[in-house]
Amino acid sequence: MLRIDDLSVRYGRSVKALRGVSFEVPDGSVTAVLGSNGAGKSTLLRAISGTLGLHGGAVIGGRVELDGTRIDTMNPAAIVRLRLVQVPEGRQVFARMSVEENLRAGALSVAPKDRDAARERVLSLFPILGERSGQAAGLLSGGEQQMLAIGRAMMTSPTMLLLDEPSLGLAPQLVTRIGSIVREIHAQGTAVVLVEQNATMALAVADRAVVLEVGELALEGPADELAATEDVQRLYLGGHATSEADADADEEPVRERAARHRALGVWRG
Ligand SMILES: Nc1ncnc2c1ncn2[C@@H]1O[C@H](COP(=O)(O)OP(=O)(O)OP(=O)(O)O)[C@@H](O)[C@H]1O
Repeated sequence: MLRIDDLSVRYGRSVKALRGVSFEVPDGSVTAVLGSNGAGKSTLLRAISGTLGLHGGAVIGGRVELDGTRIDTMNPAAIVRLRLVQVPEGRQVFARMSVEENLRAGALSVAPKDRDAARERVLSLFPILGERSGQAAGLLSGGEQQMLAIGRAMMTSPTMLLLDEPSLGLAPQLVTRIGSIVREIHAQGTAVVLVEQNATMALAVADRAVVLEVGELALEGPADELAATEDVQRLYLGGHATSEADADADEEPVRERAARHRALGVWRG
């Protein structure tokens, strides 16, 4: 269980990016984090993964706990050893290294005897990475690079994975694929915190969701309940509170949304 308790974060002297944020991520759940640009979503993930300092930020109040252990005072490597791993925004693969070398780099903190099994698990999740193992990572497509970034993080067999905008800039079909991958990762027993601009995908795969607004927690609850609220519909799903009648009516955003949810196999409308 991950517990965010009254967390406040600042960059430099002036920018207060998070203010008094509290919520919990239960073991084995998928929690979506929604919010507009600049709401503090990436900051939240950095505070959890211990990487705030790399960006000139610091926790100035509250705490983050993983299974009762305070982690906001730990360095990123110690947090990875607790099997909590972040995939940062922007598919940060090692472009000149091969796919195989990228995966091996992800396993540096893994005991050598466990590396082959981790690699097999990752390749069964992403068969394309096996097919491209000798290719330079920088020559992969955007979607493949995102899979490599997630695959590299999965080499540590994390119990909790933090994903920052994995669908950013990807074609709709690939966004659907990323949604399925999150489900598969979850089904294998890894909890996921999913930051997404694509609220439709995120709410479709998540069981819980939080909404950040200008650094504060605005909403929290079961993903399907949040998806049905007027505010989330209007601000993040491009429509209004849905019903069968809406889906049948001439409401393009609602119809598109229904189609995307169906594609993910989770339409609840
Ligand atoms: N390295 C940094 N130095 C200074 N300010 C920062 C830094 N990173 C983020 N901020 C500021 O902190 C606030 C929260 O930014 P953050 O990137 O966490 O938001 P976000 O919700 O992830 O936005 P986006 O969806 O655009 O990535 C913003 O005001 C942003 O300008």
